[in-house]
Amino acid sequence: MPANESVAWNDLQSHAYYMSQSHISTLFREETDRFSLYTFEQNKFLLDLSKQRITEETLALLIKLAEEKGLQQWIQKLFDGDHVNDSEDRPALHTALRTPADRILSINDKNIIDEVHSNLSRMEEIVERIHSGQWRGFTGHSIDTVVNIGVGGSDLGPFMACKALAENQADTAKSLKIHFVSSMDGSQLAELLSELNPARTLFVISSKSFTTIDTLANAQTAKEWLKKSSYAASEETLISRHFIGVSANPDKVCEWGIPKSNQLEFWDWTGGRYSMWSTIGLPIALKLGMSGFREFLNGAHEMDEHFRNAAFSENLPVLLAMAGIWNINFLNINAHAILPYDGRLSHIPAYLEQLEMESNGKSVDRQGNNVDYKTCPILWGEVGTNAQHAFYQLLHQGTEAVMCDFIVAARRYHDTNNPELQHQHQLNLANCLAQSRILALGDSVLEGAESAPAFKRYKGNQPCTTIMLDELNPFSFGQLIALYEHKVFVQSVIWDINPFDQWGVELGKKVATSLLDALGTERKQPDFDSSTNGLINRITERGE
Ligand SMILES: O=P(O)(O)OC[C@H]1O[C@H](O)[C@H](O)[C@@H](O)[C@@H]1O
Repeated sequence: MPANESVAWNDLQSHAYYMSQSHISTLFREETDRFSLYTFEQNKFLLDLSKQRITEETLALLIKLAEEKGLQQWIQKLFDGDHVNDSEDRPALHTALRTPADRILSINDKNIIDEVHSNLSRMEEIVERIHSGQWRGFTGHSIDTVVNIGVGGSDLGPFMACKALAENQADTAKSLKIHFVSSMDGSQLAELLSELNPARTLFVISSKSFTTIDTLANAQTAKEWLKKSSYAASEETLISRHFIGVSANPDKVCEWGIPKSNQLEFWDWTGGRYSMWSTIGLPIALKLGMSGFREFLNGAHEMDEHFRNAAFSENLPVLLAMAGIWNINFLNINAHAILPYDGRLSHIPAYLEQLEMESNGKSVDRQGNNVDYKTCPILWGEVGTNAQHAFYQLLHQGTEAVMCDFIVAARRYHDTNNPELQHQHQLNLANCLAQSRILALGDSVLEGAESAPAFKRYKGNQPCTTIMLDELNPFSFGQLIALYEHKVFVQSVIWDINPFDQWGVELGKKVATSLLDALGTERKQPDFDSSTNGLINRITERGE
């Protein structure tokens, strides 16, 4: 039965008809204790939904829809390792990557939790060898720079986490520089190589498939750069001293030339965009040290246990997901802004763009039918205080309804004796609260606003969520990302789509390969559409 043919869905549609006339400012006038009614907490992690266009009836109907869709059973399937990724016939067990060692999860008669932890130990060995200076380059000098080469799920997560948790850097990592290279055009690598010392640089080639052309092209450029700057050393020495391969496809890594001794593995039951908890997280472990990385895993595991066991009425991922379903499928809001009020979280929008849009950007349900209801919205974002001077004009006075996630840490710089920074944090908090207040309540917050000219009016009624951490640290960051992962899964269950595959990214790769020939030296007369042919001819003319 299509997702939008159910009793609860119909009830929500009639409720939406009634609610579509309401304004959040009216809801606050009618329910003065909205904050206590619509705020939910889990271990110092606060989710405030009171600035959403919801009432208790809305939440009750949304929870009924989740129950009707068998959400609890689907959660069980996810954690038990059922093949929830049906188009690739695989489990999706990112939760296993952060499960404590004393647990058991049997997959094909093997306890994969043992494997997860032996892998973490292997990663720990490498982290310690690099931190202690035992990992030496071809000149015998210790490594002082690590460059992670990867794209998508093999880049966005580790990149985001290393930025978010830079202040939690391990003492043993203080002298280690960590860089990330992902873009296929070589621009990031070219710029970086010009300032790196080949003798002290270690490349981590991160790729689940180890077939991604972006990553292999960057890896090849890095290898040639090393060979040119170390004519004495053999290729074998160079690779064994300056390359680590992280992949779920060890044969391909060997084929590229990286020996098993320099490989870290993970499994095909880990989705790329869910993989930073695995050995793909090596850069994070190098930044935080293994104890920091384990704290990160523990935070996510804590959210896993909450998601698995808490009643839907107080289950943070379920409530966040269903508030989204309400906005998207019943209030017809298809734009979602991610607004971290913390410069450390500057990369979380890019990460969530992949997590959400590559997971739920689907229009075919699990039965293979085209859906006739909305799924994943357009998601984008920026550090909130910067975005205030960029696209907030549209959020406040544009014609688009946009749901907004404000993400902020209540405490910061409290352990620094720096009153200026502490003041800047207060400024940041004040702006975070002010912006969500106006976006939701409009200029009803202002005396006499109604007499202002139209171009100075603020209509508000933009649904806002505030996620407040006590502090940003490896544990709370693990909680935060796991919250969004599970939110995405819940929405996929309501929409009856598979969130763990990404067939939509394949055709572009194929067409690009065939176009490469047309651009290459042996170029044949392009035989594509007239626009593509024309552009190829222009490129080749310019190239001559
Ligand atoms: O880790 P890799 O196999 O290199 O894949 C890197 C990325 O590329 C693919 O095309 C998908 O879009 C992503 O889901 C994936 O994370």
